[in-house]
Amino acid sequence: MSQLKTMALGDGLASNSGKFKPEKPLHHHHRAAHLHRWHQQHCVAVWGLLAIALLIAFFAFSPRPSTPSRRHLSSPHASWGGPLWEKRVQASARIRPTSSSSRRAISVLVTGAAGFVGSHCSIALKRRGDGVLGLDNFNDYYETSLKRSRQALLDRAGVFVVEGDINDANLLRKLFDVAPFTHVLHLAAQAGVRYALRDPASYVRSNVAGLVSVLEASRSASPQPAIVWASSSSVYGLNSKVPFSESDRTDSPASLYAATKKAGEEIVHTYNHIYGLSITGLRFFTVYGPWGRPDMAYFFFTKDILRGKPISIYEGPDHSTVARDFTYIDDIVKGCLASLDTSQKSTGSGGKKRGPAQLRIFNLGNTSPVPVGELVSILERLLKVKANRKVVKMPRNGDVQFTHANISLAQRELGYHPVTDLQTGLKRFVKWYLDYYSPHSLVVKKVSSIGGLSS
Ligand SMILES: O=C(O)[C@H]1O[C@H](OP(=O)(O)OP(=O)(O)OC[C@H]2O[C@@H](n3ccc(=O)[nH]c3=O)[C@H](O)[C@@H]2O)[C@H](O)[C@@H](O)[C@@H]1O
Repeated sequence: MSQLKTMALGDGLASNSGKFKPEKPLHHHHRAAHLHRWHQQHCVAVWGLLAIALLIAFFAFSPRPSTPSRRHLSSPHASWGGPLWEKRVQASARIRPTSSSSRRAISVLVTGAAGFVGSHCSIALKRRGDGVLGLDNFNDYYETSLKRSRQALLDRAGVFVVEGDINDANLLRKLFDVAPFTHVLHLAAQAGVRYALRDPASYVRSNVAGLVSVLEASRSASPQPAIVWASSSSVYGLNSKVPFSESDRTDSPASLYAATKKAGEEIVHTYNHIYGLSITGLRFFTVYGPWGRPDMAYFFFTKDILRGKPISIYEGPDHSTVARDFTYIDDIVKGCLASLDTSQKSTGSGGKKRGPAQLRIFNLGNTSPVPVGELVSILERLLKVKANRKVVKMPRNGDVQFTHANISLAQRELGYHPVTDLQTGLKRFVKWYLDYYSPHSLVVKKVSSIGGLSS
């Protein structure tokens, strides 16, 4: 290839030189005058070019003031900064004084606040008097209208969601400057195990680089916040010993998603070790419920069953069942809030560790795995529609055959006791789904009912 290229270039040069016609000789005077003019014109041109190059270099390489970064943002609305914006941030992050509670209220920066778990947790925190500021980049991994509806609910509850990316270090620094958060609930992530086959880079960007960006901002913040963040049951990967316990090995991930969450668990260890950040990781087990994620099976099964479209139900080798420890959103919210409440303070200051800091990891599951076929049967009963089932062999797309959480550690340390079985949780989801997607359901109606959100 390169030989061909060289030959072609060589050919071109040879033929050019052959066609080159020298200009006619000029009279000496004319020639001198011409050269002078040429020199003047070219000097202007050279200086002009130099000035343009300097300007480009200045704009390309000079450090920017705190302006919003739009890279990787799907939304054209992202903007932040200014005195009014700062006031909104402070008002949202401010703790509401309550005389009744013995609990010390906290001020939490919630990343991924317009997401499923993020919106539920933000509302729950705000309701009990905590300060909450949301951050979300409103990317279009799934329908942004759903994220906007959640944002409208948050707005009504008094939670301001800043539109920005966790990879925007300037924005994070600004947020910590404006509001002294006591805690960060870091839920922003690229979720979904199967989508990693289509856009692997998005997992590295959000779950690795984004996490580091949040940790960097947190370790430099004064005071340093305590961090609670979302890991995943998928870190147990191809493990066959059930139920999964926090002390089990997690070195055989089945998807890039799982690998980035596992990487996150190692990354937070270093920030705890070096900077004294107090960090709690939560391994969520297939969280479902009202205002959920449309990319998850229970959600798109509901949509497809109602439209009469076929659904693929995965099965394992020798027709064995595929099962999940489906966990209802309200139980997860309780686990998240208990993790925040039991977090100890970070020990670092001025970017330096001043003593050992808390480092925890918990399973937040339901402890009762249900086969996917059974999930579909429950949906059929609730929707009163027969599903068009296609049972297919589980593709090698990142899925694992089963999950099952051992939650004794979370029970002991967090007082975590999930109370919602799949039938009850799906009933609430279906009710919400039918209302939200009903053609008669006005947006106003959708956002006026806060009931479905962590009630
Ligand atoms: O618990 C977790 O850690 C993970 O839970 C879910 O991942 P997953 O459990 O795979 O949830 P779904 O994608 O909703 O799948 C649920 C079940 O349905 C099965 N499935 C999925 C899709 C399909 O077409 N057919 C089918 O039978 C899957 O194999 C799985 O057993 C989330 O999507 C992840 O973001 C999260 O981290």
